[in-house]
Formats: sequence, C-alpha cells, structure tokens
Amino acid sequence: MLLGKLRKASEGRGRMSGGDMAKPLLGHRSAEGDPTAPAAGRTIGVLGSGDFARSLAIRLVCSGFKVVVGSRNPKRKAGLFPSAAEVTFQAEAVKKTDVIFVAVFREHYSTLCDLADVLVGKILVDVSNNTEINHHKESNAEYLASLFPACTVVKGFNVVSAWTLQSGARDGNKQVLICSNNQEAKRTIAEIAQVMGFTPVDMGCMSSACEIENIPLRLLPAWKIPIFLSLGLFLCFFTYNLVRQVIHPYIREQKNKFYKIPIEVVNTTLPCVAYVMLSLVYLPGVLAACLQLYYGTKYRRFPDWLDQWLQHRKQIGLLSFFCAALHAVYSLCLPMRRSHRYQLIETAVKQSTLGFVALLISTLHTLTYGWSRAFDENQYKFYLPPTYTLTLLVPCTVILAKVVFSLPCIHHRLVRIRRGWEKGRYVKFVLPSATGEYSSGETSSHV
Ligand SMILES: Cc1cc2nc3c(=O)[nH]c(=O)nc-3n(C[C@H](O)[C@H](O)[C@H](O)COP(=O)(O)OP(=O)(O)OC[C@H]3O[C@@H](n4cnc5c(N)ncnc54)[C@H](O)[C@@H]3O)c2cc1C
Ligand SMILES: NC(=O)C1=CN([C@@H]2O[C@H](COP(=O)(O)OP(=O)(O)OC[C@H]3O[C@@H](n4cnc5c(N)ncnc54)[C@H](OP(=O)(O)O)[C@@H]3O)[C@@H](O)[C@H]2O)C=CC1
Ligand code: HEM
Ligand SMILES: [Cu+2]
Ligand SMILES: [Fe+3]
Repeated sequence: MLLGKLRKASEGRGRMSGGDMAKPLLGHRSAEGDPTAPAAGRTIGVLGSGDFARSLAIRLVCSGFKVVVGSRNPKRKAGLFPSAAEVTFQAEAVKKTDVIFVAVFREHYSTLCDLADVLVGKILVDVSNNTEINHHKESNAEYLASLFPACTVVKGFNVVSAWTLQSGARDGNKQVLICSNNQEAKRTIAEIAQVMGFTPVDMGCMSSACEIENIPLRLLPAWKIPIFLSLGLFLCFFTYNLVRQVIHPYIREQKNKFYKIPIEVVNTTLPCVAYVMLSLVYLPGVLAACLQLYYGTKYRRFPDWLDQWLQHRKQIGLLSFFCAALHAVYSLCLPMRRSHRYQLIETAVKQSTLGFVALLISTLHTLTYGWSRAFDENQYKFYLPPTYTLTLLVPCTVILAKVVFSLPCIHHRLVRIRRGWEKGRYVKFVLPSATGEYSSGETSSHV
C-alpha cells in the first residue's frame, strides 16, 4: 500500500520543475529505527560523483531516500548534488549505510580497497559498463566481488543511462536488469528500483552479469542482420547494373554513360533491393510451411538459421519499404518518361498496405515495366539479362509457393498441422541433448 503511495508520489514528480528535484518528495523516517520502514526513507550510499552518481542521487532523493555521496573531493563536488544529499569523504559515506552504489569505472575499483574494513557486510551495487563486448574475461561485478569478498555484490542499473535516471523512467526503458548470488540482497535492490519508478527484472545469479554488461553495447541487435543483408544486396545489384548500364556501353560502344551512376543506376538498384527484400520477408514462412508439411508436425524446432530469419522479418520488411520509398522518390523526381508505368505505380502505392499485397503489386509493376525488354536481345549486355529479371526469381518463387499452399488439399493439411495435429500418432517433443543439439525425440507421448 505504502509502495503504491510512494509510486503515486514519485509519478507526481513529473509535475515538479527541475529545481524542486532537490527536495525529497516524502518526509524522512529514519529507516534505521523502524524495521517496518519502507525501502524509501532508507539511507543509500553512492561512491563517485560523476554523471551517473549525480543522476542517481537526484532520482534517489526524489524517490524519498536519504542519500550520502562518497567522493575523493567532497568540497569541490558538493555543489553538483541536490541539497538533500550529503556529500562527504568515501570512508564517512560508507559508514552511514549498508547499500552502496559503486558509480566509478572498473579500472578505479582498486582505489576503493582502502575502504575494505568499513565495507564488510555491505551490499555493493555494480552499475558499471564496458567499452567493448566481453572486454574482460570476467564481468565487472565478479571483479568487484573478488576485490571485496566480505561484501555482497549485486549487478544492476547499468542498462539505465544517466539521462534516463534523471529524466525519469517514463520515456527511457523502465527495465533494470538485476543479478546476484544473494537472493536477499537482490530483493533489496529490486525494491529500491521499484520505488525509483523502474521495473526490476531478475536475471538470476552473478553468472549473468557478463550478459547484462554486454546489453548496452549491442547496437539495435535485431537490425544488424537485416542491415547487412540489404547492404549486401545493394552492392550486388549496384555492381550488376553498373556493368550493364555503364561499363558495357563504355567498352562495346565507347559511349561514356557515367552520368547515369547517381540516378539511373541507383534507381534501378534500390527497387531491386526493395523487391528481393520484400520477398525475403515471406520466403521463411514458405520454408517453414514446407518443413511443417514434410514432418507433419509443428512441434519440431526449425533449424536455427530459419528461426533467426523468422524473427528478423519485421526489420527486413521495414528496410524493404525504406528502399522502395527511396526508389519511389527517385522515380517521381525523374522526368516521367513512361506514363503508363506511372499509373500502375500510383495504384501500387495506393493499395500496398499489407506486405504481401505490396509484393504482389510490385511483381506486377516489375513485370509490366520490364516485359517488353525481357525479349529484346539488346538488353542482354555481356549476355547478362536485365536486372529486374534476376529480381523476379525469389518473389515469384514465394508467390508460386503461396499459390500452391492455398490449394485446398494442402491448405487444409497445413491448417490442421498448425493447430497441433500430428502425422505420427504421437507428439515427438524434440528436446535439446546435453550438448545442445536436438536429437530425434526419444521422449514421445501418445496423444
Ligand atoms: C513493412 C513490413 C512490416 C512488418 N512488420 C512486422 C511486425 O511488426 N511483426 C512481424 O512479426 N512481422 C512483420 N512483418 C513481416 C510479415 O508481415 C509477417 O512476419 C507475416 O506474418 C509473415 O507471414 P508468413 O505467412 O510469411 O509466415 P507466418 O505465417 O508468420 O509463419 C509461417 C509459419 O512459421 C511459424 N513461425 C513463425 N515464426 C516462427 C518461429 N520464430 N519459430 C517457430 N515457428 C515460427 C508460424 O507459426 C507459421 O506456422 C512486416 C513486413 C513488412 C513488409
Ligand atoms: N554515464 C552513464 O550514463 C552511465 C554510467 N554507468 C557507469 O557508471 C560508472 C560511472 O560512470 P560516470 O558517472 O559516467 O563516470 P564519471 O567519470 O562521470 O564519474 C566517475 C567517478 O569516479 C571517480 N573517479 C574518477 N577517477 C578516479 C580514480 N582515478 N580513482 C578513483 N575514483 C575515480 C570520480 O569520483 P570522485 O572524484 O568524487 O571520487 C568520478 O566522479 C561507470 O562504471 C559507468 O560504466 C552506467 C550506466 C550509464
Ligand atoms: C510510388 C512508387 C513507385 C514509383 C513511382 C516507381 C517508379 C519506377 C520507375 C520510373 C522505374 C523505372 C526505373 C528506370 O528504368 O530507371 C521503376 C522500376 C522498378 N521498380 Fe518501381 N516504382 C515505385 C514503387 C516500386 C516498389 C514498391 C517496388 C518494389 C518493392 C518497385 C520495384 C521496381 C523494380 C524491381 C523496377 C525495375 C528496376 C530495373 O531493374 O530496371 N517499384 N519503378
Ligand atoms: Cu578495460
Ligand atoms: Fe509491424
């Protein structure tokens, strides 16, 4: 109940102006005296006086905690912190509390060793990040625990930027990933995170600290593969178009068509990338359906590469639309030479709300655009077919497969499989063996 009040009060802080952040929301109750006192009102220590320490102190004060900051140079740093926070020497600070956030870089942990005696039995919260993934053989939190074996180390708050701490969890990610070998300490820090307006996520024991420290270093993890895929496709199609549209006329007809590169070559490359990427959104679904029909079950895990592909379809789809949009802008800027294509494309833009419909219409657009050129032998430079004929391969395969799967006999079987029906009379749960491979399911149960 009180937690709810605290949370309402801390929500209320959204209305507080920056300056009010210095005053705590709630009257202090000495946490030490009253064991039932809520997490807030408790004294929290912060070692370090940098960006993170400062934002953390502000957020703690504004959530009703008492804050004592330990700095090597308290006099100089005191002015940076809210008046409600006490800024003193490190040794003084750690004596006043049993929960201490270590807001210094890993390379400076060793300078805290002089505090080992006063830190005995305390909870140290390791908030540190690295500059590269798996930069050290052990995580910063495990390193801190090795320096202070008489303390309990909890990993947490490192995925929260100093800015989110200060501006409040509402616009940044609210999750605070926490791990520790000590359940009690983990619960304490989780409660503090909650009172601060964050959502604690228990990531288990200290062995997950490495993973937690790598998270902030992973740039948009779900976009890496799709971006590399689109860049790779762009490079291939650009080279192919360059050979056909610029190098061929230069060698065979001594004509200089280099002017075509920035517009025409790019504008025949972008749609090809868009078109093939769009078909790659639906190809994994087709492969998945083939596997499900072949095995006659949906309980068999897909191979990892297919599972990964299925999970990146959204990003592939959005990148495809991005390339198509660029192509459309390019094309609309080009003097519209072939008006009939313009009408068709206009309808394309109107209707392509759904990804698959866009694929159908783009196929129509590409076929209409290129039909006349496909059989014109001048279009074959160095015997290379016109680019768009290459782009038609994957989309037409996907569309053809989708047509086959929509045949009643196959569609009916696929729907039953996806509703859990099994070809064999028993459900074969393929479980990972100790080495992580999926052996053919020994364990099976009759349904
Ligand atoms: C602009 C754009 C935006 C898009 N945004 C999204 C989006 O926000 N979210 C999204 O999901 N897709 C998005 N997509 C991709 C696409 O629209 C969907 O993925 C769509 O569901 C694909 O349908 P499908 O028929 O190919 O395959 P599905 O019918 O989705 O899948 C085929 C079969 O595989 C199974 N399956 C699917 N994934 C897995 C898996 N990981 N493990 C095991 N089985 C699996 C399904 O249950 C089904 O049986 C977007 C596409 C575009 C072009
Ligand atoms: N900035 C951010 O957004 C985030 C930071 N973090 C982590 O928080 C920690 C602190 O980061 P941040 O506040 O940005 O860094 P700062 O450099 O701003 O602050 C680090 C603090 O460490 C102390 N310090 C600096 N040099 C030494 C030294 N040679 N010996 C001992 N103490 C030293 C100083 O405090 P004093 O002089 O008072 O002793 C200094 O204020 C890092 O581990 C970082 O990975 C995690 C998530 C986000
Ligand atoms: C407003 C939307 C669009 C407009 C105005 C448009 C216009 C054009 C034009 C003018 C061309 C001829 C380019 C040239 O020869 O220089 C073209 C080609 C092409 N377009 Fe589009 N287009 C649009 C959308 C799309 C979309 C959504 C796709 C696919 C996702 C697509 C795929 C293609 C393909 C594959 C080619 C053939 C490129 C080649 O190999 O020459 N277009 N389009
Ligand atoms: Cu290092
Ligand atoms: Fe979506």
